[in-house]
Amino acid sequence: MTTPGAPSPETSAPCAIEVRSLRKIYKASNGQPAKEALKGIDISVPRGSIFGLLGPNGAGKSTLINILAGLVVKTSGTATVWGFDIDANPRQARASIGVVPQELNIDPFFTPAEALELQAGLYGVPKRERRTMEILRAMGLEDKADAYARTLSGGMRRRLLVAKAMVHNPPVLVLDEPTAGVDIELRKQLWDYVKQLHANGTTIVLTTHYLEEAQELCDTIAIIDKGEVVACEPTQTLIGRVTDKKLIIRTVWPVTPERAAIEGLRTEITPSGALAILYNPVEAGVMDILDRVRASGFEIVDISTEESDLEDVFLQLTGTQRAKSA
Ligand SMILES: Nc1ncnc2c1ncn2[C@@H]1O[C@H](COP(=O)(O)OP(=O)(O)OP(=O)(O)O)[C@@H](O)[C@H]1O
Repeated sequence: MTTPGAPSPETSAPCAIEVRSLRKIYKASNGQPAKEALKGIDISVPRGSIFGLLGPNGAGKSTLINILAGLVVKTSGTATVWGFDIDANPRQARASIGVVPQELNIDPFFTPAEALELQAGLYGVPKRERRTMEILRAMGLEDKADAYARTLSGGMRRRLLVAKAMVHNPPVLVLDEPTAGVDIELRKQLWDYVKQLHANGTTIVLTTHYLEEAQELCDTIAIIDKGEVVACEPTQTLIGRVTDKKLIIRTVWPVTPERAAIEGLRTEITPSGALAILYNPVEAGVMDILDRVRASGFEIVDISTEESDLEDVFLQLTGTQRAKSA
């Protein structure tokens, strides 16, 4: 595929997406109260990255994506896509982003080639600049170019959605839960295509329920919870937190929240009432931790350790359990 970047960047901003103090309040309607879906968030997506946007259901991910794509009107704050402000340069901003939606909403009566031509028309791509067959080939759909969409398998439909999002050659591609309900083989295939697009210069923003997937693919991860960014770090840094181990200490007396607060230690109380201590084995030794626990007046009965993973970080930051990939 050709290198993306249809519109020239208006500024020399190094970010593919830059969001500052972005707020969205959905007005009350149909008896539902008003909802503040985004509470003034800041996010910078570096150009050329594969950026993971994670968060529990209802965190505000789709709201953010829809604001960037020009489908939802923000309440306040600023957002730029590829250097184009969504208020000052809405057309260029929209032309700079392609969104692969969550739902498999494909018109069953169009062939993939027709669907791409139609989409290109919607984006005002001149006929001589259209790359319908090139995109279908890249998505492994060349031999289905003239088949009715209703005859396509689920995986093929998913790839057709990616193809549709690419017709205007946007430098930024957003994939909203692209592998939800997709089997492992198709998921792998889809990621191969995404990696290929990335290698050709497209910045990828991905929301996924599968933390392992985000961990493997993304170089930076933002975690959104209840309309706020609770973490935005290079994946390796986030995984640095993940390498934390957990020391579970059973004590003679019940652990109360007041007693669990031990200076210099990250502590929590487990559901069974034990004292859990998160520690990085590179930075802290178990013996030192145990000394501190004893010095705080605990009488230790039993000790065990647990490995943490991204799941734990997510749980720690959002209080929500996530689906693990198969
Ligand atoms: N059109 C709307 N009107 C009112 N409230 C809305 C609307 N769209 C979303 N919301 C609410 O805003 C909050 C954020 O929703 P959003 O769809 O952005 O979350 P999400 O992180 O994409 O969730 P999911 O992972 O389930 O797709 C939710 O509480 C949701 O109910």
